[in-house]
Amino acid sequence: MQVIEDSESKVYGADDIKKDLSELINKYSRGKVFLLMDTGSHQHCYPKIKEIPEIDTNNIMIIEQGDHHKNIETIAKVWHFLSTNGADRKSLLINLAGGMPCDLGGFAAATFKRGIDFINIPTTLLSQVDASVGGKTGINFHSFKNEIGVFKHAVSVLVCNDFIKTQDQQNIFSGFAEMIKHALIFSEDTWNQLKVFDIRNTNIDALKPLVINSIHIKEHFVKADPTEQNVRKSLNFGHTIGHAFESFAMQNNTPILHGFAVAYGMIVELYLGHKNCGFPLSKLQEINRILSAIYGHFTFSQKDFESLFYLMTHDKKNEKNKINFTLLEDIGQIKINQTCTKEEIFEALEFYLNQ
Ligand SMILES: O=C(O)C(=O)C[C@@H](O)[C@H](O)[C@H](O)COP(=O)(O)O
Repeated sequence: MQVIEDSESKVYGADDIKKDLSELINKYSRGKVFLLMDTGSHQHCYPKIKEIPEIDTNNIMIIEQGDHHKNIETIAKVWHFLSTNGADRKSLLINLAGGMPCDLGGFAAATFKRGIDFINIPTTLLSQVDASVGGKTGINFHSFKNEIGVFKHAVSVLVCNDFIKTQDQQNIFSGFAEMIKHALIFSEDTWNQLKVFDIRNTNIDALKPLVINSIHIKEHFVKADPTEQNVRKSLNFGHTIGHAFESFAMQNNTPILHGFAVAYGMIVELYLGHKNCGFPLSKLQEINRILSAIYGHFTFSQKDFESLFYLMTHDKKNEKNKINFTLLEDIGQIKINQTCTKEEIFEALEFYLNQ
């Protein structure tokens, strides 16, 4: 395996997933080893690591798939499992999973007996480029995204390209949205490279160097500001609106994938960037065209503006009752801590509706 990043979590690219995982377990385990999966990763990814002698099958827990299970009930089940299966402070939890179980499993590990070590093996594109690295762990609460959580880094992250091949196209698109976000906040060059990549007709192996680059971009911001006091807020571009869309869809029992919500959120926030920070209109139109071709259009109407605004009032970046955005002046030129009025937000939502 090769080292991709050496920061708070050591991020490796797998050559031989079984061998590399055994090696990592031997390196990091100081006691019992537990494995957490969701029903999807259990079905599609577990067969690739099955029968590793370091993992006792009695210590395997499977949770339901989907962000609507990223809640207090599921985490209580994980704590209960660890507690009744003899986990102690030296135990190691392995999250073989996409974004939701990485966040939830990381939070379970961070809180169980005040913290045990965990390894993330991200099995989706989204979790490889985003959720598995950076130490944000948590669960949703009362429809608010990641309302409860802590920062705690995985001791290690093992990225394996083969897992992405088990994903359907919608999930690939979802992860690709976070890669687009990374490109837009990082540099014109990265965006120019990504915008010509045909994700609808792609060969997953061709994605590999872009995935590695995306992890480097994420870590660049995380290293500079691990607990999101300032520049890490850049990684939240698209999320103030995106999380509101995602929660709104979940409340209406029409859930959408996280990356889709972020893609829609980026369009609205680019408009806010255009109005408030001078983001060029021609670039906004180009990005809108590219994103809409991949992600389609989010369905809501003017009568939903108030509900969406209410959801934004719980964004974690907010201060003093002001909705806080990360906006762009241009590609790669970030403006953090941009507050926008309700009227400006409604105008941006109106702009989106008219697309
Ligand atoms: O790592 C970060 O920092 C991010 O903001 C990355 C986001 O893409 C990610 O979805 C994150 O979980 C959102 O965090 P939140 O703090 O807005 O809940």
